[in-house]
This record gives sequence, structure tokens and C-alpha cells, in this order.
Amino acid sequence: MASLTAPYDRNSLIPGIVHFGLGNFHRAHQAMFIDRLIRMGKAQDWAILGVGVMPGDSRMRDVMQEQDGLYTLVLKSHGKAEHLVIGSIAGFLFAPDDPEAVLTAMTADTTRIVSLTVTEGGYNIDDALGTFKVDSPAAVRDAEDPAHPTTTFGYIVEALRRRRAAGQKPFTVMSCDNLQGNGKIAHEAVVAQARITDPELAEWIDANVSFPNSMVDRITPVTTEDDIQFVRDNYGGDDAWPVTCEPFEQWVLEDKFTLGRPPLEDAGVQVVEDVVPYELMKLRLLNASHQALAHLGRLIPLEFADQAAADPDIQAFVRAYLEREAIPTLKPVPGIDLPDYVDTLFERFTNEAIKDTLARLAQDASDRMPKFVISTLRDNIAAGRSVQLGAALCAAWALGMEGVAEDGSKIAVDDQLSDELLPLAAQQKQGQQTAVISNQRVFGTLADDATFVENFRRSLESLREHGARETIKVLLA
Ligand SMILES: NC(=O)C1=CN([C@@H]2O[C@H](COP(=O)(O)OP(=O)(O)OC[C@H]3O[C@@H](n4cnc5c(N)ncnc54)[C@H](O)[C@@H]3O)[C@@H](O)[C@H]2O)C=CC1
Ligand SMILES: O=P(O)(O)OC[C@H]1O[C@](O)(CO)[C@@H](O)[C@@H]1O
Repeated sequence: MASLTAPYDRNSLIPGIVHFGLGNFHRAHQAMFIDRLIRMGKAQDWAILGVGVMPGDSRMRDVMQEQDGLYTLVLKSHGKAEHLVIGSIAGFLFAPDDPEAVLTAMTADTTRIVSLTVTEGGYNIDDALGTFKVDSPAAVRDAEDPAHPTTTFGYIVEALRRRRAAGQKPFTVMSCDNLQGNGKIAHEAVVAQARITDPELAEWIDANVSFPNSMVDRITPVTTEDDIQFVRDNYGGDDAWPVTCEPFEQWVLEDKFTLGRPPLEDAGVQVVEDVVPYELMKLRLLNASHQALAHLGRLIPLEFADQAAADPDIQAFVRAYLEREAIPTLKPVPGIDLPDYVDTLFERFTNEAIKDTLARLAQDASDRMPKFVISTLRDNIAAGRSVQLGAALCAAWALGMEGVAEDGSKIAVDDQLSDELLPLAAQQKQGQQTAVISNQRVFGTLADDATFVENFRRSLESLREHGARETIKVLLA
């Protein structure tokens, strides 16, 4: 079987970045941007050394070892596919095998950035308080024995302690997770982990380490057996873990690096002073649209994001919601034409090669709706603007939580708050129309706003009596 061919001479590459969470998104995004620069001869000393701290990462270790860090990235859209072999991953360390090797890499003079895609949960943040959970078992363990860390933040704190003791400058910690204010959250996690055992080190980190914020975007699903077969059939490469994603790519990054950075703008990254307008745009347009596709689509019922996005009724609803209620809440976004951005969203969502399921998009909606939709509702209420469509979207979600689609089939609810929300959905089904929206953890005090409640009730009744399509028609008439 054919092995993968390196795209360039990799002998001279020097790792300048240590990356925690070498999953599919990193391999479709940051590693691809660095690969692009290496091909231009501009980042030979910014190759990536991957680190995995989770037990499941042993599989990535085996594949990366077997394939010398190479893998195939396949970009698929509307019947077309292109591929490239990515060479920017210079190595991979499975941390439980040799924790000291990870710390040695992190304290090397050549390492100037430690980057992260460790998922939202990986930051160990209490959502309600916005603070690091210092009493979680893993944080306590790493605090009790800081020289032998097991978590991402334990490793970062110990490496920073060693660098400081050796008189080296600290590396920059660059989060690339899909979190609003990801740099701020990484800062909170690192400083809080340090503070448990060494408050003075925590202060030094607070004053000396840089945590740039970023907005990252590229829809990258989990690799399937079909993806592996596709690479084998079409490119002749035997790749145990290729990555398939959409062609769209966006990375907006705050320019805040203490020890330099690769010339990422030459690879298409938008390096800016303030990431906030871009983040709000993504969360309130892209992610809110995903919620609308998921909750209306699952009522009809549809299965995939591309089906829901191509559905004329749902598309009309989402476009109207974005135009009338979401866009008016955004700050000006430098260099972005918002109507064009919305058109691009639909081009991306209708990409049938990316089999994103509505079930995935609806997962943990109690965490997503407040960030993507309810914040917009609040801004509109404060500004005296309409909340008709946002309230309808909440009603679609609330009705879906009753668990039955329009054809009588089951809607599975996979949500970390389901113990709290499903009993409320059951009361709603019995006629208590405001039961779900009275949950303050999700909706805050929205149930006290008469206009929101009126719009919500009307849509809930209509969705229940007449279904999603008819409700959309009436709302948009
Ligand atoms: N997949 C996508 O379309 C996009 C993903 N992202 C961000 O990237 C993150 C990762 O997504 P994927 O790479 O697609 O997922 P993945 O499942 O392929 O990889 C997740 C990685 O995170 C690591 N991880 C998980 N929990 C951890 C923890 N507690 N501590 C340390 N490491 C941990 C895993 O070991 C793995 O390496 C997402 O959660 C999101 O924040 C951002 C934009 C798009
Ligand atoms: O859903 P997660 O794990 O936050 O990350 C994926 C995010 O990125 C996207 O795939 C687009 O970049 C969205 O679907 C989603 O918001």
C-alpha cells in the first residue's frame, strides 16, 4: 500500500509551536496555515509538536508515528474535492508516556508558542461563574504534585515556572477553541491553576504571559470510514486518519505575542487589534443559524444540516432572522460585508459533502442558545427592537424538548441540562406554556418580559398546532 509522500524537505523543520489537542480541527486549520507558510519558505522554524494528554490520544500517537506526522487534508464541496498532504506536524508526544519529554519541549528556547484546541470542556471553567474550577479533581491533583502534571494547564504552569527559573522568556499561550474570549478564558485557567500552589508565580504569569484572542472557523466533522476509503480510492494514499472539511477557512487573531509569531497574514490569517466584532459575527450569525436549522429541522423532521439549509421554508426563516434581528445587534466588522457573509453561510451549510447532523448541532443547546441566540434577544429587548423570530426559535427548541417530531417520531435530547429541562418540557406539554422559559440558568429573566413571552407563546402554539412550515409562513408573511 502506498504511504504518504512528504510535500517538502522536512529535515530542516524546527518546532516553534507545542500544540495541545491535536484533533481534527487543528489538523484542518492551524496546521494547514503553518503548512502553507512552510511551502512558501516562511515558517521552517514554526513547525508543530503535538501533545495529547487524554487517554484516547494514544491512537493519534500511533497514527502520527506510523505516518511520520503526515496526513491527508481533503476539502470537499458541492461534488468537488481537492486534497493536500500536510507536513507541518514535526512530531507527537502522548504525554502519559513521558511527561518530562513534554516539559522539555515546552521549555526549549525554540518553543515560542503553546497553542490549544482542547475543546470547550478542556478549560475546566464554571459556566455560571466564568471561573476555573480549582476544586475539580484534575486541577487539585496537578496542584498537589505540580512537577508531574497531567492536565493541559498543569503542563503550562510547570513549563512557565521552569522557564522563569531558567531566566527564559515565557511562550505565548494561543487558544484556538471555539469560545468567546478564548484568550481571556485560557488566561483565567492558567493563572488560576498556578495560584492554587504558587500565588507569586500566578502574578508573574498574569503580568508577563500573553494570551491572544482568536476567532476560528472551518466546519470539520469527525473522520469516517468512508473518508478513509475516499482517500485510498482517489489519491492512492493509505492514510489511517485523514481529515475532511469544507474549503471555507477563517482565522482572525489578536496580535499579542511575546516571543514573535509566524507571518500568518501571508497565509490568509486576519491579524487584528480587536477580535470581538468578528467573534460576535460568527456566534450570532453562523452559530445562531445552526441552532435554527437544528431546532426547526428536527421538528419537521430532517436529519442533516445541508437538508435543513436547502429547505426553502427554513432558509427563509433563518435569512429573515439574521437580517431583521441578529445583524442589527452587531458592531461594524472591519473588512466584512455582512449580507455577503450570510450568503457564504448558506453556500457552506448546503454543502452536502459535509454530513453535519442536526442532532450534533442541537447537542447541549442549553449551553449554545444563551451564547448564540438569547444574548441577541436581550440586546433587541434593550433597544426596543422586534424579538418575534428569536422568540420563535426558542419556541422551536422548547417544543423539540417535548421529544416528538411532527411525524410522531422521537426527538432525542442530548443536553447536559436535560435533568432540569426535560421535566419543564413535560410541564409545557401539559399546558404550562412558560415552564421551559422560566429556567433562569438558560433564559435569565426573559420570562418577565411581556413582549418576549407573548411572541414565544404565539409561536409555540402555532408550531404545535400547525407545524414548522406553516408557522414560518405566517411569521414571514
Ligand atoms: N470541528 C470543528 O468544526 C471546529 C472545532 N473548533 C474547536 O476545536 C475543538 C476541537 O474540535 P475537534 O478537533 O474537531 O475535536 P476532536 O475530537 O477531533 O479533537 C479534540 C482534541 O481535544 C483533546 N481534548 C479533549 N478534552 C480535553 C481535555 N479535557 N484536556 C486536554 N485535551 C482535551 C482531545 O484529546 C483531542 O486531541 C472544538 O471543541 C472547538 O472548540 C473550532 C472551530 C471548528
Ligand atoms: O461545536 P464546537 O465543538 O464548539 O465547534 C465547532 C464549531 O465550529 C463550527 O464547526 C464552525 O467553525 C461550528 O459548527 C461550531 O460552532
